Amino acid sequence: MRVCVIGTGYVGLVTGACLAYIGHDVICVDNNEEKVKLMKSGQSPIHEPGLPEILTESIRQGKIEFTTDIATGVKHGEVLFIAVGTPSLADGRSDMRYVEAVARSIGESLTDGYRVIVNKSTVPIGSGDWVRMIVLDGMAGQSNDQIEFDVVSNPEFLREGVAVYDTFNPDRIVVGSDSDRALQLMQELYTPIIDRSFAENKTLAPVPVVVTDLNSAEMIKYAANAFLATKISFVNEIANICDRVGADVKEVARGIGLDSRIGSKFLQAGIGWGGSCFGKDVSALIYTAADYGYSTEILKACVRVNELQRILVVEKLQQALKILKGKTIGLLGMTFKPDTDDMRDAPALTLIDQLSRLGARVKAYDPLVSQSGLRQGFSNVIVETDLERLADGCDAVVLVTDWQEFLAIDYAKMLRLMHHPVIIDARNFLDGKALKALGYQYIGIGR
Ligand SMILES: NC(=O)C1=CN([C@@H]2O[C@H](COP(=O)(O)OP(=O)(O)OC[C@H]3O[C@@H](n4cnc5c(N)ncnc54)[C@H](O)[C@@H]3O)[C@@H](O)[C@H]2O)C=CC1
Ligand SMILES: O=C(O)[C@H]1O[C@H](OP(=O)(O)OP(=O)(O)OC[C@H]2O[C@@H](n3ccc(=O)[nH]c3=O)[C@H](O)[C@@H]2O)[C@H](O)[C@@H](O)[C@@H]1O
Repeated sequence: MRVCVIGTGYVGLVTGACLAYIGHDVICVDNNEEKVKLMKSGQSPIHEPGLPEILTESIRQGKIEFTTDIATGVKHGEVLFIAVGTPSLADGRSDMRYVEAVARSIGESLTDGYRVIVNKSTVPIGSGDWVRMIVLDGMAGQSNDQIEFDVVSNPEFLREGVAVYDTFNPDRIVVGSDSDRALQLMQELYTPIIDRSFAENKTLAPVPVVVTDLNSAEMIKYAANAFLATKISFVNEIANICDRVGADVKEVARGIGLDSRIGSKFLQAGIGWGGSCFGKDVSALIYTAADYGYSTEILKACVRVNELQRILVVEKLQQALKILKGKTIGLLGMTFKPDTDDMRDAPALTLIDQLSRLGARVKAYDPLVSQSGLRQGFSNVIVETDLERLADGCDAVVLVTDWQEFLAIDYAKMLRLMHHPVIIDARNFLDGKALKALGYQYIGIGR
């Protein structure tokens, strides 16, 4: 099928590349010329494992093209994906200006024939109908009754760092629409994924497709992210009680996670959730509910617990070192999670702010950020290029991101370079016993 994806960020580019890889003819549109130039040369502007390979292969097969011209993409696609950002405004609402601009341009560019306009961006409930209105607005002046379209909600559930895997192996596909014609095309589009032709395990049952109305599809996306964020805040609250009563939250998570009603995923206590979506989506849902006069007590607590969890790490440093003014703190990891270059709402940024406000000198090392052009872009932190430079003279080291390679650090050597032997494991990721045996004062979260 002919597909156009508008917005080539973490979602748009992965979606476009994966759809091309499974055989569709894809044009990706972005208004960032630099990005388009890079992608045309076969390079990915984001770090996502597996993406360069499928991108290269899809380009080689002539299945994917890139342009800044939305009209070219709209003319080409039977299915038009909107995958631009919907960041938070200062009050917590979603900033819909990018979706609006794209919907209007789609309206202006539509040519004869039938199109399915798919909202893949995470958008407030009711946006499907609003997008339809903006597209019609964009079409104003065109008196062409050969143009037909439907708007569909097809929220995305991929995780950064495993986005390609998630796209080929989704837990479910959600499609919201009241048009059988649109649903039929969506089913056709996703058939190779639904029937697991590209899955890691091809013997699994077909991917469940949840066909529903527009509003429910949009709500499913918010409810999923809100639930996952709440699950993490819940386990962090349990960790804080564990800290006080002398229990180990890792043991507790293991014990409750084996209950199939609870499940073991998203029970890793630590510095709290970050990233571009949990914070903005929970805020947007709180805001939507408030619009309807409903106060979301659980969701507000979920956000508050997460804010406190980041500060807890600073408090643990204060307990260990007392005065932080003049002390040197080294951060292991900067990105909001491993295997991504994404720094949006990364807990490390809160630590850098808080620690520098308290007069500490902050250094950081991150496997991706330290080696890329990104390292120049930060204030109040020295981004070191290797671990030895990071450890040198540190009064404490904080593990902020659970990068696999941090398990293989020579911690004995690191200790010799440090000024004080304090290590805060803000992800409960390291072997505390082994570190204590080396002479570290090891401090985890809730253990
Ligand atoms: N990042 C993630 O893991 C996930 C994100 N989402 C949702 O997907 C949406 C996109 O998120 P990301 O991919 O992270 O955003 P992003 O910020 O990485 O990418 C957005 C892209 O859209 C482009 N863009 C903006 N305005 C444009 C326009 N008028 N025409 C063409 N291109 C334009 C930007 O240049 C950028 O490349 C958001 O609504 C987000 O909530 C959903 C699931 C996962
Ligand atoms: O809407 C989105 O953008 C996406 O948001 C999350 O994906 P993502 O933010 O990429 O990453 P996660 O793996 O969910 O991690 C989010 C944050 O929670 C933290 N986390 C995760 C799991 C856990 O047990 N504990 C914990 O603190 C991570 O370190 C990270 O900071 C969801 O998992 C995706 O399904 C969703 O599509």
